[in-house]
Amino acid sequence: MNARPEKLVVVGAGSWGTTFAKVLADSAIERGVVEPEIVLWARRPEVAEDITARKRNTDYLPDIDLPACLSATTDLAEAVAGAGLVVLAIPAQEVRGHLPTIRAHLDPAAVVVSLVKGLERGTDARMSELCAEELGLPDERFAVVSGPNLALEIARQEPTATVVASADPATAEWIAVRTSGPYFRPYTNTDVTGVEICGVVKNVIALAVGICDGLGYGDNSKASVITRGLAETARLVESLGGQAETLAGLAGLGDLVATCASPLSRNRTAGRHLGQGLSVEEATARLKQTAEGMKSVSAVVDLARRHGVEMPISEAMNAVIAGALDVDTLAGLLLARDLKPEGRS
Ligand SMILES: NC(=O)c1ccc[n+]([C@@H]2O[C@H](COP(=O)([O-])OP(=O)(O)OC[C@H]3O[C@@H](n4cnc5c(N)ncnc54)[C@H](O)[C@@H]3O)[C@@H](O)[C@H]2O)c1
Ligand SMILES: O=P(O)(O)OC[C@H](O)CO
Repeated sequence: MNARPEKLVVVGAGSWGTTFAKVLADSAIERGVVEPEIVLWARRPEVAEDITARKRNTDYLPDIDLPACLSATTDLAEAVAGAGLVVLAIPAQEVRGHLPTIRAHLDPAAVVVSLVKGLERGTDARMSELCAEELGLPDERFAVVSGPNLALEIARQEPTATVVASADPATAEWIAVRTSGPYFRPYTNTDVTGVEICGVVKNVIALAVGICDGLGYGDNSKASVITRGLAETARLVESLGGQAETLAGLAGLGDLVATCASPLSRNRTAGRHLGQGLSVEEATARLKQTAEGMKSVSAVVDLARRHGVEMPISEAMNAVIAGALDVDTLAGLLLARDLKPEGRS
């Protein structure tokens, strides 16, 4: 096999992409790497200029100083060329459109990592499936990084753990070394499907918790939604061949709790706006950033239906986002379902 280059690239200079590039840079500095090459691809020239010239991303992470070794470009081909690690950090619906350029310039030994917590609408594809299909990437060169990872907290260097999942443990370990640092601790596993699905569905559940907030409901309601949300996530994970133990880990329960509890979560915030009576369009406009749950919920429900998996909270969220269900009738609908034993079934 070709040696894997040490240039590390993050595609997407939003809040998580920029923070993840900082994690890579701080890890390299901590490990004593001489002149680390860490590059961000930004869509907008002014964002690239801000990062390269001022070591700031004013639009997405105001007040955060970025490491001196970080640079940015708007040229995707130039960014990807010669990189050993290519990290995808753009919204799920935008990924497919960038893969041909990435494929044309991808080093034959490079690893691709997805930070994306969404499914592609229309195909219901996970990012691992998209990369396999559109990049011709073998499983051992793909990984997903997911966990309780609110970008701003990590950018502020607050201690955080995450999961690096790859079918090949050696690939996961290679990435773990390059992300491990003074405030970021990766754990590895091989359950790519489980980790991806947990990251996607928790955004849908966070919408529901946000709606509870917006309607003025307290912690009992929210804990009920979180717990039953985890149960329906588990059903989908297992039906797709993922592992039950992933649900209890950082990418499962960990991320669900962080997202549903945090005022920093865009998905929970979007739900809160809906609960307060804003329309989907108004809630989207208010956010200005990616709330993957709003975009991916139809694909989650479609995937679940195709696999015969019951996901009542996701179904209800899909109806709300489609404008077919009023938030005021949501609780009554969920509470009126047939009685059954507690558990995943
Ligand atoms: N922010 C977090 O705390 C966090 C944490 C973990 C995972 N994620 C996931 O990471 C992914 C990226 O989220 P983010 O928080 O960085 O989002 P963001 O909204 O902060 O930034 C999105 C980035 O994608 C770019 N973008 C938007 N449309 C694009 C297009 N058509 N082509 C190319 N680029 C485009 C934007 O310019 C921006 O740089 C999402 O899937 C999200 O769920 C986010
Ligand atoms: O801000 P959110 O709702 O997209 O959540 C961010 C992260 O996924 C939390 O791990």
